[in-house]
Amino acid sequence: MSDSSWLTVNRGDAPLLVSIPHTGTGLAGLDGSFVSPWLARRDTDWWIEQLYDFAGELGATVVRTTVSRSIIDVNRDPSGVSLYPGQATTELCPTTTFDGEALYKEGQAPDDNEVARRRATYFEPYHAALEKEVARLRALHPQIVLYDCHSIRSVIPRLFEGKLPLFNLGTNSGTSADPALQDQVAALMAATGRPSVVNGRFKGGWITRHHGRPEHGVHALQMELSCRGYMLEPEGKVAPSNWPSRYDPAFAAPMRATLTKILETALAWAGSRHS
Ligand SMILES: N=CN[C@@H](CCC(=O)O)C(=O)O
Repeated sequence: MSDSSWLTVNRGDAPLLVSIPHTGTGLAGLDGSFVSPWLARRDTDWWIEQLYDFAGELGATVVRTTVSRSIIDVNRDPSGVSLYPGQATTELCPTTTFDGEALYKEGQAPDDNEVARRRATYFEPYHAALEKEVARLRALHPQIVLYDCHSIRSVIPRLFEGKLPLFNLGTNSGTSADPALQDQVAALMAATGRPSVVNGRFKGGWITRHHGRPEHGVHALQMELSCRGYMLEPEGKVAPSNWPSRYDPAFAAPMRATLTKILETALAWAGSRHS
């Protein structure tokens, strides 16, 4: 394991690289600039590292940052171009929450120099770590899967209508992974009998789009889970008194079982490919 305190890389030798970009709650000493530390952490992908803590046992390599997405979002285009031009989303260094509230106190939002500093300090090392692990695993295997893990509250009217399906697979509209792999994962989601979609509202962010290169043996999948599938998500508005709700392993078990099958299937798919 290599550790630069905020960036962890747990190495395995199987053809599977797991990225966990949004579970960090670290505010890099900037707590006082935000409207509140709770608001700055509210859109964290809560408990995702616990939900996938079996990945290492499968031989996967796991890359994770402990820095909050509110400091810098490693799943955004570093040039600042929106993932979804014309639609609501959050930026590289977000100035709003998913719901559109201001994240920073007046006059405290990062300027261009500060965005460039955060990019050099956190964004670039995260992607350099992914690139290094992609190259290491590709030297061992002709085809590998990069699986980018996410979750989000089930209802966010600014981003999508109604309740989000439980499983949202993104392959950048079919371009970041082999269609056969996409179909196998989609079949496992559908077999749960719970709502699922492929390339719906969440088609894959920068990690999927930038590192997914099926023609070079790198197949990227983004899995966006609705929080209600694995944690006790409040029905109404979330508040400091009810969010984040605690991680209950028994409640999360059915979703975790499906995710285990999905990662095992991705591994079997990659392992069966010889060129
Ligand atoms: N929980 C996080 N969701 C991702 C989704 C990226 C996308 O497909 O739009 C994010 O905001 O980075």
